[in-house]
Amino acid sequence: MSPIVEIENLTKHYWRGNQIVPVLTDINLVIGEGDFLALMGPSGSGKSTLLNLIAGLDRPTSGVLRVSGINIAELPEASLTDWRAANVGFIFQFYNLMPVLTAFENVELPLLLTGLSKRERREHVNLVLEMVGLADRMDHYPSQLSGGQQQRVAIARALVIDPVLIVADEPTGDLDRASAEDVLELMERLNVDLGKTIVMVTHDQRAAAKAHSIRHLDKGVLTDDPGAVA
Ligand SMILES: Nc1ncnc2c1ncn2[C@@H]1O[C@H](COP(=O)(O)OP(=O)(O)OP(=O)(O)O)[C@@H](O)[C@H]1O
Repeated sequence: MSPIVEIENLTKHYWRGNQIVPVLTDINLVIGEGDFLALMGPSGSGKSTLLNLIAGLDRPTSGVLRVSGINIAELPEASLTDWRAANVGFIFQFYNLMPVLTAFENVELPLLLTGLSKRERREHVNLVLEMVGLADRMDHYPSQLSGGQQQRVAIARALVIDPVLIVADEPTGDLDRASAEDVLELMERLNVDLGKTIVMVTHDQRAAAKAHSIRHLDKGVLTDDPGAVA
């Protein structure tokens, strides 16, 4: 499995007043192409911080962070923004859909930055909305959809750019059990059927059980997980 994400001796700290607050310490991690990794750990252990770094939403304080061979920590701001838009699909706990746009328009949004024609965009959006089982809801606004359906729109939006990497932060955190199962099955299909590499932060053991591997963070230190699933 060739590596998609390579992290070497990564640290992250914040300043609180004139005090340094260490959040991640000496992280070393390789995520292979087609892997599905769950990041777990107590609240405040640094899971979202690590996910945001991998997704290029933030920068490490030190260390190497390569995605597809590019040291994204060293990209200038504008290049990092472009890189992120072209390579990373995001799934958040609270969906982050635009309320004034329909499901179709929300999914089309990332494609507006590409050179695709309107017809090509429509084909792409139709395809992914069909894949997430919402072809008949594309004209609905988020407020007209259930939480599970909104999350599936968000997954379609993540998928529509054909990302190198999908990052998910508590994707089932706001869902009831049945909707959470639907969303997890869908993520499993993205991984198994489409070969998408997924990194997911979760507190949910059932969500983590869908992953190929589980790593734990404890006070900013990545620990080997003896209970990792195969
Ligand atoms: N911008 C920031 N400035 C200062 N401290 C921050 C900042 N962002 C995060 N932190 C701190 O970093 C630590 C890790 O936060 P992070 O959100 O990564 O934890 P987490 O493991 O995802 O927690 P949770 O499970 O509660 O979401 C916390 O102590 C948090 O207060």
